[in-house]
Amino acid sequence: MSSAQLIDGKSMAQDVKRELASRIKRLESEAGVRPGLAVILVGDDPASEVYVRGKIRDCRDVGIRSEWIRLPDSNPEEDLLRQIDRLNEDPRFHGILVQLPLPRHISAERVIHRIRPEKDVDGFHPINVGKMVIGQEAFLPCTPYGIMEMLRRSGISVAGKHAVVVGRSNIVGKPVSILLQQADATVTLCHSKTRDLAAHTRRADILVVAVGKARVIGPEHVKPGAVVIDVGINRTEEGRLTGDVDFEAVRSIASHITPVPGGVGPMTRAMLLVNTVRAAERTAGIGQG
Ligand SMILES: Nc1nc(=O)c2c([nH]1)NC[C@@H]1CN(c3ccc(C(=O)N[C@@H](CCC(=O)O)C(=O)O)cc3)C=[N+]21
Repeated sequence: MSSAQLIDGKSMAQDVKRELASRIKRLESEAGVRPGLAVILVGDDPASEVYVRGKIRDCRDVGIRSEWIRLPDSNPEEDLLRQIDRLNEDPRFHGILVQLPLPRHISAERVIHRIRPEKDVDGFHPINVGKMVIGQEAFLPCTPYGIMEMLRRSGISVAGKHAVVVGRSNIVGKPVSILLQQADATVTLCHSKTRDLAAHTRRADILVVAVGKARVIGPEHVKPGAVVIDVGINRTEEGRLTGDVDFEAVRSIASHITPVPGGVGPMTRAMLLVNTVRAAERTAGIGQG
């Protein structure tokens, strides 16, 4: 039985990190600038802790200064906003990331609004979202940016293809549908109210799945030879990580497929580093844009 080519996000992320090392050296030698990222974590959700620890380690690996600001779960929103104001003014930090989700008493919308768009390396600020939509240079949200980079690095052409995105979240489904469309794909965006999901997904040359539920996509949803990008991160009862796609069943149908773990997740992290270095280059007047 034939088997899809694995899109190895882990090794691609290592390539991205190697490429960043030379840009970081240039920043240092030409402008005396060391890129810096501040990460704020409110509360002590263990999953968020793991993610933030990973981001801090990534920064250290490539030579980005980082600071992990831990605030208690009970931290008032006003105080968090003041911390953001302080970081907005601190020239050592070119990027600010507030880990989501936030405790219920804090408005993610107000928090995201407060970050200066020039330091919004998550690409969540409405200014960056708006610029992205109209095709202007902007910080792209890390997961959609990572997906486009994975397609590019795999030599998968997007122009003229039919791309189907499942999931319409603000951080993945919606923005990746826009980026695919800007790369000249014909895009269908499916969501929880879509009727006959399989009828849509079976037409996909490129299928991006970002629902957050294991096995929403099985072999009956996939056209032979399709490229399948699995954004889901779910935990099985045995505690294993698994995506939204029935990997074993779909891999014999698809031409390319991303694994979970080791697919989109590592590239999401890598693109955060790219955005942070880009933010630093901008302040130093280096590079394009
Ligand atoms: N402000 C903000 N920005 C984010 O970008 C953000 C966030 N909040 N909140 C949570 C989500 C989730 N997210 C992940 C990134 C990488 C992996 C990743 O590297 N996953 C590994 C597995 C890691 C593991 O073993 O748990 C993989 O897929 O191979 C996972 C999840 C970023 N997020």
